[in-house]
Amino acid sequence: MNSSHPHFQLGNTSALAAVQIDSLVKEFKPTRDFAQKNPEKINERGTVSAIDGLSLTAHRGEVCVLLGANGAGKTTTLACAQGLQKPTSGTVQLLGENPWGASPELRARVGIMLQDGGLPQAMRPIPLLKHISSMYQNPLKVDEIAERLGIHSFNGTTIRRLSGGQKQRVALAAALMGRPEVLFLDEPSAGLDPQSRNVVFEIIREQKEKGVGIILTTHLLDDAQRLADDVYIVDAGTVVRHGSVQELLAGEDSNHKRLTFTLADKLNTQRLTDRLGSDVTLIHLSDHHYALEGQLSPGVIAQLGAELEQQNLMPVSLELSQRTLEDVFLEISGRDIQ
Ligand SMILES: Nc1ncnc2c1ncn2[C@@H]1O[C@H](COP(=O)(O)OP(=O)(O)OP(=O)(O)O)[C@@H](O)[C@H]1O
Repeated sequence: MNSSHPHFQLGNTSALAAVQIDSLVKEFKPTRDFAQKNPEKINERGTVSAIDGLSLTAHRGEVCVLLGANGAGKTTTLACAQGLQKPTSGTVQLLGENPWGASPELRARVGIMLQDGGLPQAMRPIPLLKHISSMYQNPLKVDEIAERLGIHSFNGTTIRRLSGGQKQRVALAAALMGRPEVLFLDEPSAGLDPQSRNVVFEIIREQKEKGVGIILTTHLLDDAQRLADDVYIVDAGTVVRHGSVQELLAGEDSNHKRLTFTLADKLNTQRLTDRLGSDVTLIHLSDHHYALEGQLSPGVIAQLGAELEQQNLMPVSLELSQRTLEDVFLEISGRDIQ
């Protein structure tokens, strides 16, 4: 047994996990205003059900991604795991302890980057980071992390006036300052330009290499595809699918592929469908843009070629691809994640 592997099993596995959540339920008592505006969200007990029996384990040295549409329950799950909200029922363990009413020692081992930044509005970024660093025994060097995240370039501006992406970068630096063992990132790439996004992703990967357990929420499938060791797809407050990106993409049918092609002219779709049979579905995407989905064998590709030859159509483009997480999400929830 390799005891340096984060998954190694001793008696108490939850003490080894960064976060362990079992059958979490979280209901909110709505304000009168909320109830009037969202009558469809109020259940028979007069509450709003945000989390409905959700379980997950986030390991140290791994990136655990909670993927779901707006309102799926990702932020509420994080808030319960961080000890910011008290579960209605179920259990939550953060580094083996109950986070609700956690000791300052436990809090010091955890880094939190909230969705809205949660930063004091009137301060400038670097003085704020210096203030945060003074709370820790062995903090990161403020100048180094500020340099890395390009914070010096907007240090003359108060938090209130920063752009969304700039606030995100300060919030990430703040979350990293105390060299946490667990890092919570709520929508970390929201509002970032592509260059900053790459830097943030690089930092997340480095933290993971150092053995930090990272839990991040996103509704961006590309984030999940690039970062995740483990993905929990969350819908209506519960986990609807769990696995590595590869496992989710393979699904029950690892041969399931998609062939998209664009033609210079209109295709007689009926003739192609008759030729291909029922194992393959032809989808008319737009204008002269089509897709074949299903069990795509070399025989199917040969039949497509033969039919295009018959109809005297030359493809402008032709691309074979695996399913994406977007396809998986669509299959599970019946709707688009965005
Ligand atoms: N304080 C509250 N009072 C009433 N309902 C709430 C409260 N907080 C959250 N909810 C409801 O709980 C559900 C889950 O919300 P949550 O913010 O956890 O979703 P999310 O997946 O993080 O969404 P987003 O991607 O938009 O941040 C939503 O239906 C939301 O309206």
